[in-house]
Amino acid sequence: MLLAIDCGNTNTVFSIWDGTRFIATWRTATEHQRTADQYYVWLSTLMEFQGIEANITDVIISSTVPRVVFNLRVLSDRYFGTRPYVVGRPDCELPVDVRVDAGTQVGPDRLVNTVAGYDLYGGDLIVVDFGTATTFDVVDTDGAYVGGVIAPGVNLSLEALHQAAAALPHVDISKPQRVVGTNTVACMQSGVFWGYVGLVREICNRIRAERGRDMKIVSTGGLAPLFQQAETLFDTYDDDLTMHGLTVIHKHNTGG
Ligand SMILES: Nc1ncnc2c1ncn2[C@@H]1O[C@H](COP(=O)(O)OP(=O)(O)OP(=O)(O)O)[C@@H](O)[C@H]1O
Ligand SMILES: CC(C)(CO)[C@@H](O)C(=O)NCCC(=O)O
Ligand SMILES: [K+]
Repeated sequence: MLLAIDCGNTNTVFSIWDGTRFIATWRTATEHQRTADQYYVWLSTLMEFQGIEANITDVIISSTVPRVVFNLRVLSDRYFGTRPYVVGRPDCELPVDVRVDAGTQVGPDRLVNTVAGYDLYGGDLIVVDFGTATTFDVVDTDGAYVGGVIAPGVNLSLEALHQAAAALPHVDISKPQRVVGTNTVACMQSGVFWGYVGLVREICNRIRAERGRDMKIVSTGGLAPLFQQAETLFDTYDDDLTMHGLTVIHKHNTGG
């Protein structure tokens, strides 16, 4: 079985793939101090608690935080006796081309989303991922990653307001009833929520115009449904997009 690990700047997701489906998924905060032994205690406890009997033979990692990779490699080596595939490293091949400026290190999560999006929905696609940052990945007709857009994440935008302005509280995102807020929290939520609806629509329209063709839009990340509920911004929402991409890349590298 395959252990797929998706490390974002905020959260890390571990999923076990039995070749047909994910039999378990667990989420933890991304912390580079965590050692291989700590990961294993956490993982094995959850597996036991849920009665998951998994014989992990393979590990694949996508990490937007370079320093956590070391301990995850040790986890893989020490506890599962296998060398992990690490997306973005030369020995982990991608099934699609990457056409960007020389020297650019594209975030592995964006490459994985590209692979997953192309596998499930075909080319001429925009993948919008609502993570720590909100990213737009542009997938060409042949599945290549050809660039995109990086915008500040939804929670990051709200947090930045709170951090920078003494009178602005910490606020969670939600869909405001109205655009005109009549209290501080409602004003902040309106700015970020409706601002984001506009941001997503404008960027997708401009990508389509720049490329001179229609493009499907798939969204992923925990906050995507909140925005879709206000207005139709995406053709599809896929909660598991990144994990699916990791299984596709693993299969590509193992010739399965
Ligand atoms: N309706 C909601 N309201 C507020 N927060 C939500 C809602 N749904 C999901 N979230 C939160 O949104 C965040 C987005 O999750 P997601 O996995 O997409 O990105 P992340 O893990 O925070 O980012 P990264 O992958 O960059 O670490 C999560 O922290 C999740 O708990
Ligand atoms: C943009 C983030 C932070 C989104 O997770 C990640 O993909 C990243 O660190 N990217 C590196 C730069 C790039 O993708 O061009
Ligand atoms: K993510």
